[in-house]
Amino acid sequence: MAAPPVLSITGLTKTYASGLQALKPVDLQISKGEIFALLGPNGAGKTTLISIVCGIVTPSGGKVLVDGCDIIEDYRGARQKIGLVPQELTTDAFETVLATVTFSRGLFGKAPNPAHIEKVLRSLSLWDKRNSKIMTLSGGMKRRVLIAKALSHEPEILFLDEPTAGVDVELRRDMWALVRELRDQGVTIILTTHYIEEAEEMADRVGVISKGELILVEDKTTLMQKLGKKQLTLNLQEPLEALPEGLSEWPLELAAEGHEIRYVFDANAERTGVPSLLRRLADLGIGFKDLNTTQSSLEDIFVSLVHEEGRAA
Ligand SMILES: Nc1ncnc2c1ncn2[C@@H]1O[C@H](COP(=O)(O)OP(=O)(O)OP(=O)(O)O)[C@@H](O)[C@H]1O
Repeated sequence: MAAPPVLSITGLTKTYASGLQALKPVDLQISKGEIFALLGPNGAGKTTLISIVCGIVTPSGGKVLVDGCDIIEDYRGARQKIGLVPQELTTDAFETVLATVTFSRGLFGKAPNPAHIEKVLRSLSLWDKRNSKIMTLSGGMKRRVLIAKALSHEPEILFLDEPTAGVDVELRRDMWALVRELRDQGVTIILTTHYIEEAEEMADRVGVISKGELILVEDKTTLMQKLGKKQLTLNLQEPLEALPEGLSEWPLELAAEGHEIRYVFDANAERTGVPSLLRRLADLGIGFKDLNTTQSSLEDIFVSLVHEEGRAA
């Protein structure tokens, strides 16, 4: 990545007073203009990580720089560069949309800028609702208000904590379109999600966190290539002790004590090697009772990573 990191996390740890280690040393660099999805099961440490970066939770160790500002030594500088969209709107029910969003900007010590507030409200289709009280808005509109508040002070990085949890399909699509627009305007986006689909759809890079540990960080396209892999499993009539020489041109694996031949191939390739393999098996007199193919999805990768992690712990 050419761009310098807008967020740099090194050796970040958190142990709560209860003794629970919520973050093992975490290292993560996020480039300007990226959409980064942080995936993880409940209790993995996503909120802890975001809360530390946003200055809500104190880290136990490590260093976090937000666009060059240290979150501890230059708390205000760092916080000003961050917009946080929480999961739920808790206050301001009696305020108007415009007043709430204008007030949010003031909290960050920024001079009033009605033109910016108007731009944000228009981009979120909230301008027509600017004089409505928040309590009169629909759930989807309320979510937009949360985003408007987070954008009111022109942050460099926008954190979205489960932006589409519990929203309907239409609003989810709208949110995705909106996130892309923001990215096009140069905002770096970090979102947490339980939905694999959301990470697949949105992210440039995906990180998987499990039990406080960042167990995978990868470009989405690289992950998608892994998704393009299929596995063919052949259940043999007679078990083999070893793979015969005649099958050496395929990268096969003998499994289930010789009862299975497994072949991983690129499902998107012009020539998968499957038909020729089956012909060769017939030539060699190797019979099979059954065969099946499976495709790994990001979900499988995610589940197996988290599972392995669980076993290792
Ligand atoms: N204030 C706290 N004191 C003690 N333990 C805490 C505190 N906050 C969180 N934890 C624990 O730290 C671990 C990580 O929690 P965290 O909220 O960061 O997970 P998460 O990945 O955001 O989960 P979810 O998807 O459910 O929001 C959990 O085991 C949680 O119980």
